[in-house]
Formats: sequence, structure tokens, C-alpha cells
Amino acid sequence: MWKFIKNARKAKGMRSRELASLLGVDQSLVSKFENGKRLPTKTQLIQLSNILSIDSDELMKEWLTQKVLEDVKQYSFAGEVLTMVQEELASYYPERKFADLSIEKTLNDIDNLKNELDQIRAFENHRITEALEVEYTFESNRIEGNTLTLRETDLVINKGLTVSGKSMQEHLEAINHGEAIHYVKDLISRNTIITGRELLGVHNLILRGINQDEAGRYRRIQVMIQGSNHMPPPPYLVEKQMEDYFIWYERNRSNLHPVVLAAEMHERLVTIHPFIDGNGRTARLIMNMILLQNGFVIANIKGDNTSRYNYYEALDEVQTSGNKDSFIRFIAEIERQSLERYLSILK
Ligand SMILES: Nc1ncnc2c1ncn2[C@@H]1O[C@H](COP(=O)(O)OP(=O)(O)OP(=O)(O)O)[C@@H](O)[C@H]1O
Repeated sequence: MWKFIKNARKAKGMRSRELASLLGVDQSLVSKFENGKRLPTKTQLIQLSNILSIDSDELMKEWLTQKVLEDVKQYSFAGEVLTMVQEELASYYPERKFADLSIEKTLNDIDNLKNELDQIRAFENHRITEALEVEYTFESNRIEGNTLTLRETDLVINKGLTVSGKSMQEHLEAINHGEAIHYVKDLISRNTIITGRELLGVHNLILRGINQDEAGRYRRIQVMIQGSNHMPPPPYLVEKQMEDYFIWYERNRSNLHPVVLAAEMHERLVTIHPFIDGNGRTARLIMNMILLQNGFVIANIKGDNTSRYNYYEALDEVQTSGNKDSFIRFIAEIERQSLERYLSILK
């Protein structure tokens, strides 16, 4: 396999002496690299990739294979060890480099809080869960402009009451969101993985009885996002982008930190904006489904003016810069606060 290096060197018309001098090593060491007798160090590997224009990921894969092989090959149970490594990897989130170290720190805090929560799960009860879910419905609908108070939202959802002076639509928004939470929890209990079907199911509940023609359906017209310069894709691209959205999910769902995964699924969905209405509420439900599925708690984005402004700003920054960090940081911070609050209630 180290012919790889030799071939790349030859393709560049470079002598091994030249390569050795560029690497700052002895020529004999280059020969050893090329005939597999010695492994370069990680730094030398990066140098090699730059000098010989070899794809760094490919080179790293070859290098790691040799390194692992070297470590395990003398043991008769080497294959068993590799299977065990593979199993461990299934619950391991490879480090994702964030330019902003505060994200790493928040994710670390979140993991510690979740560990703490796992110790006292026995104290969870449906009254607490129900109260927090009403708060979530209240805040998510408040973002959307619903004027029901927290108490009114509770009365409408849990007591079936109507509030005088509040529109039919506002009542339906509360009821629908409450039902969408139940739907999501039911999906979780059946270990369902999100596909287009589940997403449309959530959206169908959100717009049920409010905009029946559009409930559970991707849009067929162009839309704009009020107050934002971001232009969502034209309608004929929506289906394709949604297919890509689920492919992305499939590829990343077991190797990203769940909070990062949930935040990105939220951001990607509202950036495509596949529906005429209800994009934000649906995206927040999908994000929270992923969080709950992984043992975290609902990240409740508040609907007051400042929180809503920060939420939109974080999305705007992703859409203008292409860098996802602002939104990941925003969601991670909310998840941290939500976990802290939940822990303090349970304790
Ligand atoms: N640049 C952006 N600025 C503001 N919002 C954005 C931006 N990009 C995407 N969005 C999303 O669009 C959502 C609004 O879309 P839409 O009105 O379809 O959703 P909704 O569920 O009806 O309302 P809301 O999300 O306000 O509750 C916002 O909540 C936000 O999640």
C-alpha cells in the first residue's frame, strides 16, 4: 500500500532524495516508507499529503489501517478485538472541530448534565413531563405569533376549554401542537427513524384544520421568509433537496453528537423551507424528536422578542456565511439550560 506514496512521487517526477529533503529526513527513511518497513509519523503524513498532492483522508485511512494492523496482528483474537472496536464506535461521536471552542465546552457540559440525569431518571413522572410539554407548546406557538398565555394553552390542551377573545386558529394551534408532541413520542417509543413519512405526519398535525390543503404536503410555490434575505429553493427543487436532507440524516445520525445532529436537522429543514407554513414548528419538533430519542430533553426556544431575535439571527448567520456554528451554539446553549432546569425540578 505504501506503493501509493511511491506512485505519487513518481507521478510528480520527484526523486526520493528530493522528497527526503522536503520532509527533512534521511533518504533511507523515505525508502522505508515506500516499502512498508516504517510508518511515517502523523506530522510526516500531513507533509506527504501536501507535497505529493494525495487526498489527506485517503492517506490517513491507509495509515490508520497499517497502524491498527501493526498493533493487533500478533494476537489470535485480533478479529474479535476489531469487532469490539466497531461496537464501541457505534456510540462514539467523533470530534467535530468547531472554530468556536465554547461549543465544545457547552457540549461537554451537556454530556455531564445528561449523565447526572441518567442517575435520577427514576424520579421522572408524567406530571412534570406534561407541564414541560405545555410550556414547549406555549413557547413554540408564541414564536409563531400565537397570543395564548401559558395558562390558557394548558386549559385548551388539557381541559378542552375555550378562551374567550381568542381565535379558533389559536386554539387549533395549541391542540395540534400538543398532538404533534404525542405523535413524536409515539414514534420514539416505536424506535422509528425519521423519514419523509414521519416529517409529513408531523406537519399534517401542525396545520390540521388550519390549512387543510397544505397540511402534510411540500409546497408547490415559491416562498420568502419574512425579515430574512435568505431565498429558499424554488418549488421544483424542494422534493430533491428533501431527499438529500434524509440522506444526510442517514449518513450522520450515528456519528454526530445528538445535539449537533438535532440542531443541523432543524437548520437544514427551515433553510429549505419545504412548506408554505409551519416550517419552524415542524423543524423544532423534528429537532426535539432527535434529542428525546437520544435521552436528552426538549430544547425549548423561548418566544419572547429577544429569544426570537437571537434565534432568527443564528439562522441568518448560517445562511449568509455557510458556517453552521452559530446555530449549533445557539441550540446547544438552550439544551444546556433545559437540562439544568429539568435536573433542578427532579432534584
Ligand atoms: N433567516 C431566517 N430568519 C428567520 N427565520 C428563519 C430564517 N431561516 C429559516 N427560518 C425559520 O422560518 C420559521 C418561520 O417559518 P414558518 O412561518 O413557515 O414557520 P411557522 O412554524 O409557521 O412559524 P414559526 O416558526 O414562527 O413558529 C422560523 O421559525 C425559523 O425557524
